Amino acid sequence: MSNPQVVVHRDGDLLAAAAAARLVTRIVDAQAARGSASVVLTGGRTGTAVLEHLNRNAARDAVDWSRVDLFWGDERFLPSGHAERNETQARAALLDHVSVDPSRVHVMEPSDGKFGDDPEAAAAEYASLLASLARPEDHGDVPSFDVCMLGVGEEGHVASVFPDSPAVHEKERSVVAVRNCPKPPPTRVSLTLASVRSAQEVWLMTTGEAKAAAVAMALDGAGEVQLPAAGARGRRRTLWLLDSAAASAVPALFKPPLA
Ligand SMILES: O=C(O)[C@H](O)[C@@H](O)[C@H](O)[C@H](O)COP(=O)(O)O
Repeated sequence: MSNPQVVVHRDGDLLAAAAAARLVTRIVDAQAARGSASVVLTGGRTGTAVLEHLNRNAARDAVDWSRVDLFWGDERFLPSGHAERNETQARAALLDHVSVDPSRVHVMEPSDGKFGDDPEAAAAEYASLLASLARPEDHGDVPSFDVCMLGVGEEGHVASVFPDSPAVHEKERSVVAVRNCPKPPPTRVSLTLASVRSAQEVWLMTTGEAKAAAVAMALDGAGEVQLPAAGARGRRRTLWLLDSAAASAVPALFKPPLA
């Protein structure tokens, strides 16, 4: 697992724009190397802002959107099209504006989908999908995503993996149902941290003073059970993309040298 790197931007809007530009380049490089790219999207304000900026980025169509596999790190277990679903917000922000291949947009089932109001079944199906897409070189039952983007909660959650929750203790399954989630809505479907760690690169993206303590603790050696973001590491790269406010308590070790 890679050690965290920290990149700080002046404010949240610049962070989202810079992360969007970074994502274009990462996808273009993956497609040049192997003909396709796989990206895990995140819900939340920052994750959605990144997609909005990407849609406005002049280099947006340097990406062949028909050869991108899109996944979600988590999804709110709500009816299809519900405004609070991460899928709904990602489609409005970007996916409805680019030529994605619908068969490569891997949605977590909604609560009015083929499993009805059964988030465990929806989670199991997504785990099966991931296993079906994993290649031998991925060394497991989850694809080695090129990028897994994550937002970070004030108490250090990522995706829908919350401190000291069943999800953070999950050792077998790659995708789990989350009930009584502290962040509404209460029922969700989420990758586990082990699935996040299958990614080549993990990008933790957050803004604002309210996140500064969680960011600092995650970078300062907190354990993943109490601070799930601390366990979000990529195989090759772990990037914390922060605005100045969220970075205000980052340990000195992670601050850039004064050249
Ligand atoms: O479905 C969700 O709610 C997200 O996946 C969640 O993990 C989010 O990314 C964080 O709570 C940060 O959200 P903000 O970026 O809005 O602070």
